[in-house]
Amino acid sequence: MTEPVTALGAMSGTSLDGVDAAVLVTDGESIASFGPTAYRPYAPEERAILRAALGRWEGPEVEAAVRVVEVAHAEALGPLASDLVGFHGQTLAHDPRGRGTLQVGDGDRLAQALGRPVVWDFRSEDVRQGGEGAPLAPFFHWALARHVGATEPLAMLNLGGVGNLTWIDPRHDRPEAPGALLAFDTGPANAPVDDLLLRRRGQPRDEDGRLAAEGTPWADVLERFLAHPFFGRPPPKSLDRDAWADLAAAVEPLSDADAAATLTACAAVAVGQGLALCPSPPRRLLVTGGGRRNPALMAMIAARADCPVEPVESVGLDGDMLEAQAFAFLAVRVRRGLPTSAPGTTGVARPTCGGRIGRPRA
Ligand SMILES: Nc1ncnc2c1ncn2[C@@H]1O[C@H](COP(=O)(O)OP(=O)(O)OP(=O)(O)O)[C@@H](O)[C@H]1O
Ligand SMILES: CC(=O)N[C@H]1[C@@H]2OC[C@@H](O2)[C@@H](O)[C@@H]1O[C@H](C)C(=O)O
Repeated sequence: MTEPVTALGAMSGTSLDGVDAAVLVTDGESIASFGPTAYRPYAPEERAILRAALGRWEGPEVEAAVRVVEVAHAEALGPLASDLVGFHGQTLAHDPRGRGTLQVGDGDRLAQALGRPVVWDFRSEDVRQGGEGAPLAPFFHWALARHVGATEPLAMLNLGGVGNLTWIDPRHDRPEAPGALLAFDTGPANAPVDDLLLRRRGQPRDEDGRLAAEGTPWADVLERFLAHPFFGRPPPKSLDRDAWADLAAAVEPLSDADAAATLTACAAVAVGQGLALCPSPPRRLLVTGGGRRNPALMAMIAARADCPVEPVESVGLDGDMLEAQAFAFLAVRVRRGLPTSAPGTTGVARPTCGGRIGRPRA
């Protein structure tokens, strides 16, 4: 192992719930140890500002979102000591084959506020090189698989606002090695259900999947959902949070419970489609992200998988902080000039090192 450094990663995900922050001691290849974590939720009015900026590339809504993101990150990260910071920012819009990908705030300003180097803008270079710019956690998934001693192919599934799946062959000693990783977004995960609960009941989510468990998924909506061209595309592939805006209209006539059950089933069938794309059947499916706390969703996924489906806690990992740890890991890789994506993870032409480094002025 090269000399490890103490890196602090921060993720503000598509669920718009808050900022996750986590310390990781790593050389960017293997994991020496996991450090302290913090969570800074967005207040309802901050969440509304972020929501209003979704899908926008510029303008006053975006400027307001930038301020919210920078303030929340300075508060979340300030108390956690580190040698450097990996700052993902908040994705507002993602259209890699069109306008690009937009994560706000500004890492140079955050470096100034924190007095530490900040690695940021992780996705743009990958997009410039022809990649999807997402998902980026897969290189970290590879390191985790090796850290927990996996010896056979396995898969990791993140259930955030959007879902993403990584198939990992841990026998490869570099994540960019051809055949080590295949990764892609599966489809919408929690975002459509969160949006439904907010619209109909003023609640941020379907707590423990209780509403979905009371309802029945509507087969015709699922059928139309699966007819979306996204499912015909070969991996790697990625999604914008609101790529499935018409799902909301499709469940509008349904009862609250049936609508929640149907949207939850959409997330699960999308994962099922994803599992079928893996180069070989994974021995186990380790689930991270908030959706692993939703028993209705987990049961629907387990029904579509040919292997055990377990939260990452079953191998001693922290499913709330895994993405924040990923950006700590990637920050160290950027500082060392190591690749952060590869043809198998984003479809980029060749292994690519993304990210810029903001440094505090003396
Ligand atoms: N107890 C629970 N019951 C049901 N759903 C839950 C529960 N806890 C978390 N969730 C879901 O998980 C979501 C948050 O997940 P997470 O923090 O992994 O998303 P994110 O990181 O913002 O998204 P992404 O990975 O797409 O960027 C919530 O919005 C909610 O839908
Ligand atoms: C463009 C963007 O922000 N994508 C997110 C989103 O949330 C989940 C999924 O879609 C994944 O592609 C990605 O996040 C994780 C952290 C990633 O890059 O691996």
